[in-house]
Amino acid sequence: MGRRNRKRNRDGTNAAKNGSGDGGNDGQKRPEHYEEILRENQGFNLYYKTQKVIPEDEWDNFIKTMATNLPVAFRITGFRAEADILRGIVKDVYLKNFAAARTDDGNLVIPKSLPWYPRELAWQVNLTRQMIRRDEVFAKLHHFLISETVCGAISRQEAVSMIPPLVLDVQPNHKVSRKRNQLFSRSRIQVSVIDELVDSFCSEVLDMCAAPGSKTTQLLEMLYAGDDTRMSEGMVVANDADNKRCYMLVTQAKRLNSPNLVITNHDASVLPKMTETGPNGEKVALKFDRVLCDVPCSGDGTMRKNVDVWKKWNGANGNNLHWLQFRIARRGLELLKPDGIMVYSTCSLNPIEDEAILCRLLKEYPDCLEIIDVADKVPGLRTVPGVTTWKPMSRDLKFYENPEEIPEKFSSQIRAAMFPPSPEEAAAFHLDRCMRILPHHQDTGGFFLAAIRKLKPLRSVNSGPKSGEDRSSEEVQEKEKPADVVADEDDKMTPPKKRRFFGFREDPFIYFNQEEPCWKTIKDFFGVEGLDHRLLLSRNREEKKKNLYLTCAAVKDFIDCNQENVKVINTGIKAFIRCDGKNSDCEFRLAQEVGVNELLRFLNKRVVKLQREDALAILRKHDLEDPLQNSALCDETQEALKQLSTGSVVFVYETKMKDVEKTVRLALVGWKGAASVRAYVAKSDRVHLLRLCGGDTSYFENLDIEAKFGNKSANGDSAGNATQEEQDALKVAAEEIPVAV
Ligand SMILES: C[S@@+](CC[C@H](N)C(=O)[O-])C[C@H]1O[C@@H](n2cnc3c(N)ncnc32)[C@H](O)[C@@H]1O
Repeated sequence: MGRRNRKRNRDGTNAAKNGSGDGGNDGQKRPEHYEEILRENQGFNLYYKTQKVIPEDEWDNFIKTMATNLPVAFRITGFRAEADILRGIVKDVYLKNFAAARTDDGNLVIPKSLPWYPRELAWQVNLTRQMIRRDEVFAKLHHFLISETVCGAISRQEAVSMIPPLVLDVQPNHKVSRKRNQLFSRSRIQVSVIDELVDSFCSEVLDMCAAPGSKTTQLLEMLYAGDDTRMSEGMVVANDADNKRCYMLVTQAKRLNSPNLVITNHDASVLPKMTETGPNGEKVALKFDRVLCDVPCSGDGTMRKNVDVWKKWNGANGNNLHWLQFRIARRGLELLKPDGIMVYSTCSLNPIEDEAILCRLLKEYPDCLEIIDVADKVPGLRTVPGVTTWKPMSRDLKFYENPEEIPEKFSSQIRAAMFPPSPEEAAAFHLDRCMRILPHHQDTGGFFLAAIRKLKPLRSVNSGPKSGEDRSSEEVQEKEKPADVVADEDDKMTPPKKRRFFGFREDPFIYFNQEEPCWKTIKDFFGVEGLDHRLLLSRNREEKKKNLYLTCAAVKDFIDCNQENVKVINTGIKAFIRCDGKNSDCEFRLAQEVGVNELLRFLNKRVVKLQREDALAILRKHDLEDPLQNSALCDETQEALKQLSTGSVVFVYETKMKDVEKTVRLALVGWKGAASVRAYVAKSDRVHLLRLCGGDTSYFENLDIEAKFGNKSANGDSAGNATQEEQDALKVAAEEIPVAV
């Protein structure tokens, strides 16, 4: 999909140079001397001792912890009913057998669930990444984590990285107060299912600097709020300036199976003006209910994992990023709805990248913004409050008390706006509501975050009302003029509307306007009811559609309104795959990798209920060349299959699992042949489903472990015929591409 022209990868940004804060080495090999890098930097010590962001009596503990490797942390992805089962497996199978195991330092290995993360879904084990990769004792856990990460059931994510989405408090229904018919005309879709859905689920969230996307997945999960029995109508727009890193987002998105995600590729500080369909079918400015502003930063909170930051750290890094961070945050606030919340976060402990940005925003937009206290969203998390004083430092390790002291040669690097607020300002700004997480408090990385509520449309003290009227230009735009012709204060940095996009050239996103001929066949074959065909899109203009993708109505409206001026990289879950040449009445089959769970609720035909033994038998039969004969299945299943013509089917196994209150429904896409059946599931999904059914996964695990520790698997392929997508995901999972912070 999409014509990839790597040579033309010019997206007009210098994102990579800006420091992604997550190590930013984009999957390149770590330096050979990675382990030998000296974990010491005198400039760092001087800087942070002076800033006093670490309580003086804790310094020794802090610096000692910073020099140690980071423990392993992971999160069970939360909106699937399966999460509860997987949590049980994590606890009872994979984290139980460490009773006598010890770390390199001789400490006992103790897994613990993160107390501030809901439902015991996030875990930290005091094994380092190095130990878990090296030692066969831990290989089982390692391979479990990798295979579940590949299929999207687990997210390898630093503990501190899980915090911003929690405090952003994304709800499925921020827009519930809007009138039902307004939402109708907005999505321009008026069928019964959408009618019901948009009424109760509609929130729009922007993730400004999203790659590789672990926080994006959390935001998407929160749109469902634990209810996976219906399609969420919310939308997350996940953006990143780095074109290559946007494709890491695509990989993440595929694993999450969400029709609610759009991936865009822009410099977030000049994100274009976006529109949506208003109550009367007109275009209005799109403003978001929630914005996550997880900016590129110097990343000195990640030194326990990205050891090379020790070497690269210098006093100028933070100063150089301040202006970009400020502009990204300001654009985020411009795109936020009044009363909406934006979380600003960095994995840097540096006040110049942290409190100084918030001060600058609060100074520029007095009365429009408020830092809010969000400690109650993460009960049990230990944080220290934001600081109110700090001293900018130049590269040559000199500190400055006020802007007048800055020598000419550093005047472009250290700006007046980087200095701390006056005591009066500090009190009014509530910087104490900012949260800093210190590594030695909970054996984590370092992190900073603050939640800002937008009280009213932004009006800068620097521009002021132009003609004396007491209204912001943002209000003028929203009330009086069509959004697409006005450049107002909020949008003053918006580049011209007509855009020439660089980077990979994506195929277009073409929604079905009318009932396409292929849709009629699909509808009849699968007995589809209640799914509006206008939510389906294809990526080719030809009459003969290839794969069909499904999005929610909010995403459709976003694409319809913005495809011309926003560079969209990806959206939609693969729902139906063309399978010409197969002996079937329908030229499309269902797609397991993303669509089946979303689609199942609409299907009235081709769904075959399985007994556990049948489910296990089908899943174990991993060799597609040698399908399972129908005769191996129970009589009831054989009878159900007899009623069906050859072609795509969904096998469903419903069960009540131990410790899980509700019935869990596991679905796998398959093919019904003349006398046999097969499952069309990727290896990672197969292992995941086997695990959930309580089946034996050792065959697949042994393949991985043997490959890892020397004995190549039978086919010499440790990924066990992994698809390209699986291999990409595997890289993220195995942290060849660094895990997000
Ligand atoms: C700290 S990382 C984000 C991690 C991400 N939120 C997650 O949880 O996986 C910062 C990201 O900002 C991106 N970036 C750098 N400059 C940017 C800009 N001007 N606009 C948007 N994104 C930018 C980098 O490519 C990088 O992916």
